[in-house]
Order: sequence, then structure tokens, then C-alpha cells
Amino acid sequence: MTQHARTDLADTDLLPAVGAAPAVGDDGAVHTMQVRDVYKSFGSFAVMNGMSIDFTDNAITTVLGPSGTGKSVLLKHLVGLLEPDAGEILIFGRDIWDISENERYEIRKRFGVLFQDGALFGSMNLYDNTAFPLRKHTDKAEDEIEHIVMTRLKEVGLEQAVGKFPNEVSGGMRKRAGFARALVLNPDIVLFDEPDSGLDPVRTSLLCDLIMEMHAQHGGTYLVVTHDIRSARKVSDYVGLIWHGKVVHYGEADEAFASDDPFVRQFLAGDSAGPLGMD
Ligand SMILES: Nc1ncnc2c1ncn2[C@@H]1O[C@H](COP(=O)(O)OP(=O)(O)OP(=O)(O)O)[C@@H](O)[C@H]1O
Repeated sequence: MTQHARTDLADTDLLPAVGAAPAVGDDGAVHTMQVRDVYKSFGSFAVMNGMSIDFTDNAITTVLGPSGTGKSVLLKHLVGLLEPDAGEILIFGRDIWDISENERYEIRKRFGVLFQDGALFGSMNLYDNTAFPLRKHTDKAEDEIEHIVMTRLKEVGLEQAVGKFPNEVSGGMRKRAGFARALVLNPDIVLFDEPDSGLDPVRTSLLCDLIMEMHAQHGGTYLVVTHDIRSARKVSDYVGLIWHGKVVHYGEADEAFASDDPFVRQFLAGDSAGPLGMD
């Protein structure tokens, strides 16, 4: 298990100026990201059913769960795109639905999100896609933007492809460009929605290496949602398992992968035999 220090997180200037004091966890600390007893239904279909999780700061957590169990819905709650029916989403100890829209917008800027397909703008080349958040959210001059964008694109191995458009590059390159774009605002939190989807095993493995390298270099609280047990085994410091709208296990990855618990074992071994069924 590795944890990487992120010194600037301790800088309270980074925390959005919000009236109420931040909530502290059971250990008395303010956590980067907490889900507290969250319920969410779409019509009569309950997706989150009292879900709680305190993500470990400055570590890579992987959340695994069967299809349709609410992993993407969890990500959307964390970034403030969905509002819980009940419960709290605490970011830097602040309930993001107990603050103003402006404050929520400021908090959102502390996130980098890598969507499944990279979510690049088709009409912009990789350079402009990567520069987009800097142009939208900062007043940095173009030469400073160029420095940041080229540094990030180099880190993900795309410095030769800056002029290409998303439809001219491979799926793996689109994901790497999406990753570079997710990092340009130097986020405290990076969310990955199935970063391995649509990639072959070798490219998946290379992307996992990149996630670990970038985390080691920049720090931050990373959350990876995936189906791929091999990716989870490779990148995770911590693992969360979701089942029937709840987090049924959260802990250090090494322990989870060595667990005797039949549910955890079946889940992480991808076995058909065990307590997990198709329902
Ligand atoms: N906006 C929405 N309106 C109605 N139902 C929704 C909405 N968003 C998600 N759902 C439903 O919530 C359930 C959970 O969806 P979600 O995409 O979070 O699953 P997931 O665990 O990410 O699945 P997968 O691993 O297959 O991507 C699904 O049944 C989905 O149809």
C-alpha cells in the first residue's frame, strides 16, 4: 500500500470559502471525499441504498461492483451532477448540497474527471482539448497555458499528436488525452469512470501504469471505477465493493485480495460459484 503526500492539500487557501465549518470524520480529520448514508432512486428503482464510504486521502481507491449497481451514479454524486434523495456528499468536509451553486461550482474545479471515452470535443485537436479547462477556468496567458498543456501531454506520451483530432487517434490515445486534460487544473481529486473500457489488455496495463505514475508524481485522491479485476489489483491502494446499493467492503487492497470472506473472494476472483448471483 502506498500513500503519497500532497502538501498543497494542507493549504487551507485551496478550500472553497464556504460559511459552515467543515465536517470531521470519526478520526477527527477533515477528509477529501465522504459519502454518508446516501439514498438515490430513479422512479421506484433504488440505486443507492444507504451507501457510505470515507475515501482515504491521497491514495488510489478502486470501486468495483456488478453492472448496473450504481458505480457511475456514485461518481456523478461525488462531482455534484446528481443530488441524493437523502444523505450527504462531503467534499473537503462540506456537504455539497448545503452550499450555494457558486460554491459547488468552485468545488467542482478541484476535480479532474476521466470519462469512459475521454469525452473530448470532436471539433478540437488534442492541444485545444487539453487547454480547454485552463482557458475556461483561469485567466492564464497563452504562453503559460502552452507550458502546462505541453507538460501534461508529454507526461501521457502525446507530444507528437497535439495537432490530431480525436477521431484521428486510437481509443487509448483519446483516454490519455482525457487524462492530460483532467490534470491541467492540478486537481485534488481525480475520478476515472471505467478507464479500461474498450482497451486491449496491453493498453489497459499501460494506462494503469500511467495512472500510478501520475499519482506518484502529483498526488491527490484518485477514485477508479472499473470491472477489470486485473486493473484493480494493479493500481489500487484501497478497494471498495458495491452490492445492492451499499458499500459492502472497503479496505486496503492487499487485504481485500487476500480476504477469506466468501463474498469478497468471489468478487475479486471473478468466480461464478459463491454467494453472488445474477440478481
Ligand atoms: N438518470 C438516470 N435515470 C434513470 N435511471 C438511471 C439514471 N442513471 C442511472 N440509472 C440507472 O441506475 C442504475 C445504475 O447505473 P450505473 O450506470 O451507475 O451502473 P454501473 O454500476 O456504473 O454499471 P456498469 O458497470 O454497467 O457501467 C442502472 O440501472 C441505470 O439504468
